[in-house]
Amino acid sequence: MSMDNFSIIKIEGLNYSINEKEILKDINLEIKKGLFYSIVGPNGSGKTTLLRNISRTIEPPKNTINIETKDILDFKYKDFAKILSYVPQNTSIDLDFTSLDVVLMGRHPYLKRFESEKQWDLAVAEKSMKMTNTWHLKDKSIKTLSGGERQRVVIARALAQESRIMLLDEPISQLDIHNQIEIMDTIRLLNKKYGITVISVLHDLNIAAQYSDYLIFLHEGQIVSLGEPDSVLTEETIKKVYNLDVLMIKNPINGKPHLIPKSPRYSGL
Ligand SMILES: Nc1ncnc2c1ncn2[C@@H]1O[C@H](COP(=O)(O)OP(=O)(O)OP(=O)(O)O)[C@@H](O)[C@H]1O
Repeated sequence: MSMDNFSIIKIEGLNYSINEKEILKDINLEIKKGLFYSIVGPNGSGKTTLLRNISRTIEPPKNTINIETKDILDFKYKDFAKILSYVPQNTSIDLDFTSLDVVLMGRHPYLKRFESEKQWDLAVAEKSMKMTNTWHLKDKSIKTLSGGERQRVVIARALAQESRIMLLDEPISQLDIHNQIEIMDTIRLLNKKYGITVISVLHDLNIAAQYSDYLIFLHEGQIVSLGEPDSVLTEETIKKVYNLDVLMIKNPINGKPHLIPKSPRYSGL
């Protein structure tokens, strides 16, 4: 195994129930360092619950999720935030913070109690905002931003954490197609240029196929398929998991798999 892609996260036998309902069933997963993973699957299949377990937003059972061979429950809160950042779904920030204030929150793991940000923290925030094309928004109230702008600011906050793993939950679900591509391009750049390991929940299978090294296909709380997009996105799997007939073609630009639904109405039949 090369040093470049050793496994950075290891999940073994993760089960997770809420009110005695099994949401995740025996999840086993190795995430390799520096790669881009997308978690896909139907509504209610457990994608968010898996991401919330990995991000420690909810507490996984002991000894089921390791990062760099250490149980994630054994990290101190601030140390964990230096390793892993999490961009939750539809972040709404109602307080009257400027965008820069919001991004500076990403520096909290590096500050001592009652300490305020130093020049270095401001420099990191500025760099993060420039990378996500939000620096021009720094003095604007987060409340007044459009969905796409706010999403980029929230990603900048995660970047300011300078973590080597970034989790994102449906980062493009509310964006127009231009912003979808811009955000996905940004995440991909962070992944490829800076080596940040990315795990993102995505609903759009075609987008997931274009950007991801690996897809993790969840269905009813279990991983039904995991691998490169070509091997995971098959007409059979889509039929089984989504109960939808699709035609798989190759994207003419890059040869990645691209699916077209075959419902009679969609096909104009
Ligand atoms: N706090 C909770 N209380 C009760 N049930 C929950 C809770 N959180 C999740 N669930 C249930 O767990 C299942 C999986 O939810 P989860 O949000 O992980 O799915 P998902 O794949 O992210 O769905 P979506 O694509 O709709 O966002 C669903 O049936 C959901 O109703």
